Amino acid sequence: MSSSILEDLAATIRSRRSADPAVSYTRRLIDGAPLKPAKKLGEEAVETVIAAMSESDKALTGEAADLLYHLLVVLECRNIDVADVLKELEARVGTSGIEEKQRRSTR
Ligand SMILES: N=c1c2ncn([C@@H]3O[C@H](COP(=O)(O)OP(=O)(O)OP(=O)(O)O)[C@@H](O)[C@H]3O)c2ncn1[C@@H]1O[C@H](COP(=O)(O)O)[C@@H](O)[C@H]1O
Repeated sequence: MSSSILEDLAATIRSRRSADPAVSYTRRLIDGAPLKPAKKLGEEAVETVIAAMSESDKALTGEAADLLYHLLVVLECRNIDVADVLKELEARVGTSGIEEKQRRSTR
């Protein structure tokens, strides 16, 4: 799979494990795991929903970026590689939503 900005950002987030919490927001989130990053992810999800319902495209784009960043932090805190998430998405390409539903029911 080709490298992507998500993988680059995930690598930056991983590198922040050893950063100074005084200068790294990511390190402060990681230090508060699992609750703090999970709570922030929830907040960002709600802000994204609100933007989707009632704000501008620009606002929604910004909230979506915040959401993806916080999701990557949560994945890092659980030692889940974003490449595995991307592979999961890739495996779904070309299948219908209904096929995906059936696949999940047989897991
Ligand atoms: N992509 C992001 C990113 N997106 C959002 N945020 C931060 O997420 C927070 C968003 O939360 P809110 O909107 O609720 O704002 P807030 O009230 O300031 O947040 P809180 O104090 O409540 O946590 C802001 O503080 C943003 O700065 C991010 N912080 C970091 N990154 C990336 O992570 C890299 C490493 O960052 P540091 O760890 O800070 O060096 C950066 O170079 C960026 O590439």
